[in-house]
Amino acid sequence: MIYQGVYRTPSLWCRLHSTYVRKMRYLFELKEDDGICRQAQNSGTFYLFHNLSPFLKKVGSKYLAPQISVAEMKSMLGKFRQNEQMIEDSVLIGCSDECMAYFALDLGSLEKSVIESELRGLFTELRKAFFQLDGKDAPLLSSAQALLRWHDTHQYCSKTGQPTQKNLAGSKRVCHTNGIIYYPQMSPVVITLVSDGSRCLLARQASFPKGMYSALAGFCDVGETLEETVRREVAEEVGLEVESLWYSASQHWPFPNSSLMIACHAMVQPQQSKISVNKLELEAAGWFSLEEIMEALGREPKPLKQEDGSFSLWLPPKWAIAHQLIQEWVKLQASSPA
Ligand SMILES: NC(=O)C1=CN([C@@H]2O[C@H](COP(=O)(O)OP(=O)(O)OC[C@H]3O[C@@H](n4cnc5c(N)ncnc54)[C@H](O)[C@@H]3O)[C@@H](O)[C@H]2O)C=CC1
Ligand SMILES: [Mg+2]
Repeated sequence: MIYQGVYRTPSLWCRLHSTYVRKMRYLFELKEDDGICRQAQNSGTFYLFHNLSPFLKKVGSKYLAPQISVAEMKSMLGKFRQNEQMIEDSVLIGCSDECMAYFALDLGSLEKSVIESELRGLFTELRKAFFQLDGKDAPLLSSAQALLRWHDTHQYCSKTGQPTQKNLAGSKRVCHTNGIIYYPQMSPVVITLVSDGSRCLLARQASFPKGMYSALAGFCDVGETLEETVRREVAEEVGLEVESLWYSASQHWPFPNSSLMIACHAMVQPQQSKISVNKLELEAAGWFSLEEIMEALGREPKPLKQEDGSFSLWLPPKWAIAHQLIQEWVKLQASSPA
């Protein structure tokens, strides 16, 4: 449903609804109407990227993501003798409570060092900065990078081979030869913390940092329900049969591409808890007691070498949804009768 007429002026709109509702309806309008989105681009702010690395400023141990005004954008594009039209290559990624739109723009075609000195910051690999970003910036930059990457890899229609065009907000791409509309994709991934009632099962891939273990994870196959993916991945990766499972939470995970992590807890029978690790997928997997987990939660999330050369167990940082699953399991253990 497109809101015509009275809603044409976002400021009036912004007085008619509760904050969250009016923000969602305003963003919907920008995605549906290029004219309104163009107006928003002329009063919005921009998060800059350079070949998918966001522009950040380091303040102490934190990274901040500066929002560039449209005036600064236009003056900078002027210095590069770039047409202001380049602003239209941006994608909509959100808006403020006052309905000021946020856009992300990748300036990969311009000289990185010149922009960095002009704006006094650095284009930094998102994976490196991710855990030092503050609250609202991490999810914003995560979805911005995923959206910019999607546009960059969907320039052509996979049916006709013709170039596709993005709408101004960047919420879709269209092949005007045959009218196919492409929408940005996320790959659903289940991440499961398996328990046998008194222990939890953690695993590691060879690519994980030394000593780090996490919950089991796996992409959904086409046509699978989430429950089927949980059961299949646990059987595939550690050879166990899930008895019961329940949903916990979800998280957008931009690495290496755009995944939607769907976190679940799963139970297996204590008498059927002998792990058989699928070495094609995992380097190791094991059962960990509440004491071992509590001790690991008390440690810094980084490799800790022991005298014998082995590495102590450490767990994903608190921003990773695997950490949330582990904390929930600890709470459950603490609250359930011995
Ligand atoms: N946020 C977190 O706490 C964690 C996130 N992850 C993420 O979850 C994702 C899945 O974990 P894995 O154990 O590697 O998955 P997985 O157990 O499904 O193994 C990867 C397999 O999935 C296939 N695959 C790759 N991309 C795919 C896609 N888009 N759709 C369907 N299949 C695909 C690959 O060919 C590979 O064989 C990874 O991207 C990883 O970064 C993994 C663990 C913790
Ligand atoms: Mg896996």
